[in-house]
Amino acid sequence: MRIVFEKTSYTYMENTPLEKRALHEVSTTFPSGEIIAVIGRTGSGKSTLVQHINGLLRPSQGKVTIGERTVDPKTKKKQIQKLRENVGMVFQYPEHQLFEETVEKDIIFGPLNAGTSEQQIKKQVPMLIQRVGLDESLLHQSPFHLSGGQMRRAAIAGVLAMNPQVLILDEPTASLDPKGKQEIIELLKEWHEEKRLTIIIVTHDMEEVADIASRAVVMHDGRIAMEGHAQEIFEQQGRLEALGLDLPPRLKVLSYISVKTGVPFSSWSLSPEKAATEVNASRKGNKDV
Ligand SMILES: Nc1ncnc2c1ncn2[C@@H]1O[C@H](COP(=O)(O)OP(=O)(O)OP(=O)(O)O)[C@@H](O)[C@H]1O
Repeated sequence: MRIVFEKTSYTYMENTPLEKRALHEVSTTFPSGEIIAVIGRTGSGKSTLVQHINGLLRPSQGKVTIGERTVDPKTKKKQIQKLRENVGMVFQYPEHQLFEETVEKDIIFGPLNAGTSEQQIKKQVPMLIQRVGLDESLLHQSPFHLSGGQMRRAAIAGVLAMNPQVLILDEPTASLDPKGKQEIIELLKEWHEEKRLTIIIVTHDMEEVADIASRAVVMHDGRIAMEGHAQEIFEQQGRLEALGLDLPPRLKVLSYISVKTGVPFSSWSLSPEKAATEVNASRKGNKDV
């Protein structure tokens, strides 16, 4: 599903002394079927931007089109409910979206609500919890007795149960250990490969961007400061740094070697394996590295 923002502005607490404009006439397109990373410093408007895609926020001005559906300042609740059947969101704090008595009930809540039979959706639960890496023994526990990482996995399972065409994840790997991070990234990559859905990830983790995203959008002060293929964004190290961001460590190493040797990298490689090959190639070109 393609997502188009057209002059989308959003103001929190409009017409109050605490009014805060968080988006300024944002216009951009997220192509269908891509994995898009939304990056930027804290407070730059990332969460505000993505919350428009599932109608959690409606623009104060302008509009957002998600596939065939449009969200504008006048969009009704009923239309937003319909939109959410296709657009799943995993929140920054997963405890905000878990509310049932048991993990299983939480996972099946969305599809049940959308009209799927309990029998049908329950058949999917073992596959879902296996995919997100949760133990089956947790299914009948309260979601509030889970660890932070387990809660996030349960929240992801509940959203995947809806089989959404657009999946939004706000900081999906924050507070996970390195192995947990890698597992979530691999799950998302595999799900994307199978379903070809559009995935939007808000993240501070530049390694994660390099690992998974095909496109990146850099937010700054409620506006889009940079956008394009992730590789093109990483090629502009100076601009990223001016926006308070940095290259992922492995690309910083490549950048350093490139400057030291004067050997340009014909194209920047985002996978560690390719990066290692490029470092080796540059070492052959210059024995001083
Ligand atoms: N509920 C709210 N009420 C008032 N202002 C808000 C609210 N939520 C966010 N803001 C403000 O809107 C701006 C954008 O916030 P937003 O949460 O979208 O940023 P972000 O880039 O996602 O930040 P972070 O990386 O810290 O999560 C910030 O200045 C923030 O203080």
